[in-house]
Amino acid sequence: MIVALDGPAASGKGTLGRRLAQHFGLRHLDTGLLYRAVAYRIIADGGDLDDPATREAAARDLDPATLDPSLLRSSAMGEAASRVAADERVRAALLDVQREFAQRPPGAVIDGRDIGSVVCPDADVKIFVTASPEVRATRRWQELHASSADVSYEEVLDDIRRRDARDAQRAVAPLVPAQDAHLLDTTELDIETAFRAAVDLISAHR
Ligand SMILES: Nc1ncnc2c1ncn2[C@@H]1O[C@H](COP(=O)(O)OP(=O)(O)OP(=O)(O)O)[C@@H](O)[C@H]1O
Ligand SMILES: Nc1ccn([C@@H]2O[C@H](COP(=O)(O)O)[C@@H](O)[C@H]2O)c(=O)n1
Repeated sequence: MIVALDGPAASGKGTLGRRLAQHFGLRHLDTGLLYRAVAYRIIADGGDLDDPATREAAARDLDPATLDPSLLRSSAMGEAASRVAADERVRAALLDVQREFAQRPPGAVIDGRDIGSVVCPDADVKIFVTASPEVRATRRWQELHASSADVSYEEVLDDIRRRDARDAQRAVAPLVPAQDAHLLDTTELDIETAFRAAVDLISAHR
């Protein structure tokens, strides 16, 4: 079984993805980490994020087995990831690794921006997870604040809005709900209630 979870920044895709994978005995891939890792490699090597050849080479050389999420979670890396993710050659270089992950038994929960629309258009269940920008910013700010990050709520909200706009407006694989996706708006749902709603949606397809 393949479950595609898409949605804007900090909508809860990763939180839901991890729990759903555990619940249904599936593997989980957070595809945002792939784009973050491409950006991280370029920055760590002193490269130019805006250079197409540098971006493509970093994506082609990426070894998903070496991802270190602790290096990739910052807001700055999210912003840099969103810039490289607008490049069609970067997206093409990362496509096979995502599809191979999805196809391997016993199946997977994959979260990102274009999973239901491009990466796994035949996914068994597609869920578009969203919440208002203000609620997402509050949740992300609380998360960052708990880890002692020195960032204001306004900065987090700006970051989310800018990233969502770039992701939704890019020419290739934009952030958009697949036509057959279920919408899960968690603005007024806590994590447990959102998880239960997603379990019900997936169970109905089994
Ligand atoms: N329904 C919810 N109620 C309250 N908090 C939530 C809910 N869903 C997620 N969160 C919290 O919101 C924050 C963002 O969630 P998460 O990291 O899962 O989002 P994401 O969509 O994977 O983010 P990104 O786009 O950066 O990968 C986390 O701190 C998480 O605990
Ligand atoms: N399938 C995907 C996943 C991510 N992106 C881009 O990466 C950025 C970071 O993703 P997070 O999920 O970790 O926030 C995101 O803003 C997108 O630009 C993507 O394009 N496609």
